[in-house]
Amino acid sequence: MQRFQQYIGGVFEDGAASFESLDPATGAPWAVMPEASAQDMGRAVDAAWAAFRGREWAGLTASARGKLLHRLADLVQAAAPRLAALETRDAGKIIRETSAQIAYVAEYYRYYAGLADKIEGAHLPIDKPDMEVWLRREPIGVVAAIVPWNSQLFLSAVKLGPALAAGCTVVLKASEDGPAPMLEFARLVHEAGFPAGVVNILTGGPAAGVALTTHPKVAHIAFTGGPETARHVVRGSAENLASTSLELGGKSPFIVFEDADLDSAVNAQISGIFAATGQSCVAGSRLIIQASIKDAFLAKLKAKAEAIRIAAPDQMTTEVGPLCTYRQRARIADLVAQSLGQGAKLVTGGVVPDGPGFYYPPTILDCSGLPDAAGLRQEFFGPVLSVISFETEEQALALANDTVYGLASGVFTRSLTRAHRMIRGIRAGVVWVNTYRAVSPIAPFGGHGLSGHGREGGLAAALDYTTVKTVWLRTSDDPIPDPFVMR
Ligand SMILES: NC(=O)C1=CN([C@@H]2O[C@H](COP(=O)(O)OP(=O)(O)OC[C@H]3O[C@@H](n4cnc5c(N)ncnc54)[C@H](O)[C@@H]3O)[C@@H](O)[C@H]2O)C=CC1
Ligand SMILES: CN(C=O)/C=C(\CC(=O)O)C(=O)O
Repeated sequence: MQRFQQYIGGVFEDGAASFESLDPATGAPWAVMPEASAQDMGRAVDAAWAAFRGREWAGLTASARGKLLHRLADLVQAAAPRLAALETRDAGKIIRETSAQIAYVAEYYRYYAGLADKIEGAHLPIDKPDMEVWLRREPIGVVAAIVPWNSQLFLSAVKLGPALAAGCTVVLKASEDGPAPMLEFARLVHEAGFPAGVVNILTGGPAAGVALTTHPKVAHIAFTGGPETARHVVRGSAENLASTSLELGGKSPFIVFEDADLDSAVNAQISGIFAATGQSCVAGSRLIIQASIKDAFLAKLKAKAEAIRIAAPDQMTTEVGPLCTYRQRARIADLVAQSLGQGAKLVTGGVVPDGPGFYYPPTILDCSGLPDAAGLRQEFFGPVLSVISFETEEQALALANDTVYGLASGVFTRSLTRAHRMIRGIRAGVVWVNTYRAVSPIAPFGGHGLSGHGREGGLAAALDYTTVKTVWLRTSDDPIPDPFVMR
């Protein structure tokens, strides 16, 4: 079995303990991962803290940090096929997507490389004649970055890129499910020449996460995962009073009006819910469809869903692979059964296949007339689409916003005016119009409500990793007047 190591203070080492990682395509163990103990996490934070204050990193200009990030981007691009193969093997995500997504991850590092020396302070037109006052944007300190199993390289790039550009140091906890690509990525960080301790990469479960997020030297926690875990993270941050950015789940509405290009909308819906085997935070998992086109749309969707090639994730022709874990498949099967028990109708799928691996078929549940069915309320994080119909635009908007989440949304219509009304009305961090699941380092991403707070990607994300220092400089040579009065 292949063995992986954790990366602390510029050194690769075995963890305090280890665990076996399962290949989701077969269910069999294929690699041994280092499991970080609370003590390992403590050492990693200490290394990050020392690096944060050390001359080798703190003494670099912002442009020099940008050059290191550029080097990392080049290395990620060159290693993309190797990293993609590892992510596919360890997390089960299809190679067709990991190859494309990881090559694009390099663009996130490039974007933040370019941004490093554009994070500016400000000069204030202060209301006192003998003072110069300006703001310095300084790195916030040690960042705890925590990612879930899906798209670990992507979800860590949106944290590491801005954190390093801003001058922070990072301890990244990869998910205990599918950590191989992150541990391999540590070798690229090392090769790029980041000073020891600037980036530390470990893996482990909740205990490791708690040790990291409660550590007194952590200043900011950048978390992606489920809302329940986020609550633990926020409670943990009561210990160190670290700031948080939370990218959580979703139950994103995918709204199709009768005037839409239906074939295009069908394709977008397929990509919105069945790509990545539905393990996407932005999955368009609630199809909100105008009643007049429901039957025609569902007929097209069903035909396409049933034609999807379900096979081993390392084949380029595969369209839907296994789920990442057995646990995840069991959860999805339970939620489907619960929805059917509540009266939802099975349009297609819904049967756990025999055989090895954690496969689950593309599934469509018609939940029309059942607004409280599990299918419309709970995030499945798998290839299950729940459908509900509407008559009027007002109803479509009300259904779209009838959720505790607020991450992404899609609107399909040829009417420009209606598109604008929907854009204004939908409560979500992202609205895609006549497209779905498009991302870019230039475009901020994040949610409302139980989908979290803070934004990743874009210029503003880098500011989350900075703190403002206000500097007052007195320009008068006269002695300070009356010491008992505020200046
Ligand atoms: N908004 C976004 O950008 C994305 C959100 N997600 C969300 O992630 C979830 C699926 O991923 P899971 O791995 O099941 O999420 P999860 O919340 O169970 O785990 C996420 C990470 O948190 C760690 N963790 C667990 N307990 C912890 C604790 N007490 N303190 C600190 N860290 C802890 C885990 O080890 C893992 O690394 C879904 O809800 C999904 O919507 C996934 C991808 C993107
Ligand atoms: C988070 N995201 C966009 O910024 C979209 C993703 C990543 C993810 O869910 O892990 C996706 O659709 O795969």
